Amino acid sequence: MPSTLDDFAVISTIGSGSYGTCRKIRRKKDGKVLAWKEMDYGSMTETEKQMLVSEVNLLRELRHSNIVRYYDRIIDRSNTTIYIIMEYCDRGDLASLISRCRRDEVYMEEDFVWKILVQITQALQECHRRKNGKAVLHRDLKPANIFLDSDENVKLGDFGLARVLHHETSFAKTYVGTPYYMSPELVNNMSYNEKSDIWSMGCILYELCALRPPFTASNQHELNKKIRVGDFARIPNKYTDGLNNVVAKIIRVEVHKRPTIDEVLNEPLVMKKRTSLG
Ligand SMILES: CNC(=O)c1c(C)[nH]c(/C=C2\C(=O)Nc3ccc(Cl)cc32)c1C
Repeated sequence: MPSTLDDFAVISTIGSGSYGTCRKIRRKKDGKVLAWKEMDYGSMTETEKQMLVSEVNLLRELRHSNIVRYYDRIIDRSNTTIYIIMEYCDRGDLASLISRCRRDEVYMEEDFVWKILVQITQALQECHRRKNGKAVLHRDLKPANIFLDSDENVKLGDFGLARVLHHETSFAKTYVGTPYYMSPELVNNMSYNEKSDIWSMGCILYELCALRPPFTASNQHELNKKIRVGDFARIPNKYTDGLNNVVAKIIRVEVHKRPTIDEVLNEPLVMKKRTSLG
């Protein structure tokens, strides 16, 4: 039996962006707390609507402890809105956590960074595993798309929807935000691939340590130049050479020198942390 809007009660709004609005909701039949993302598809072309439907269908296939669980979707044609019902992550997103740490001038504990590294990598490994020959690339990995549950487990969100969001439409043109995590190949207008997600992951891990991205600039042109060169400072001295070396290995401009997801997971220190941190 497909869900309807009447099956849920909205508790509060928990996020909003160019994509739409995210709300905390309660499923009436059992009181389970979930979240839904509301997206207005009214300004999308038929092609983009089809892209959205196929992306949502891909979300349905992704089942992993480190990927935000998809539950259902509701399409309300009366207001051209799709409601994508997903797992609630009560510790919010990494972007908010980084902002709080920067405000309070408090660095994150190294073991917490390792835990995030291991779990993001595991989530990407699941997505890059080819399902029916089709890898699910995130395409918009950033701290605002990575969430934490009550046990501080990582939950990757918003998979695949970026392809629709970045598609040339008035809807997508409202896409805001500085692309700090954009890979060199994307800056050079080359094709996006699994290793582009890995570059973005490296930039996110760097920011968890330094509380700022590895590449920053006052405008897109200057940012692109820095990304192409690929030079960045070591993560703060509080962190070990082991963590610094893994992060630096990931943020490599040359795609063929950047590790695959499996190579990251097979790094001796990552394997050790994967065992000890659980
Ligand atoms: C201030 N907002 C928050 O702390 C917050 C909380 C407690 N949860 C979220 C976000 C989500 C959440 O809880 N579940 C989600 C599923 C998919 C997507 Cl794209 C986002 C979410 C947010 C942004």
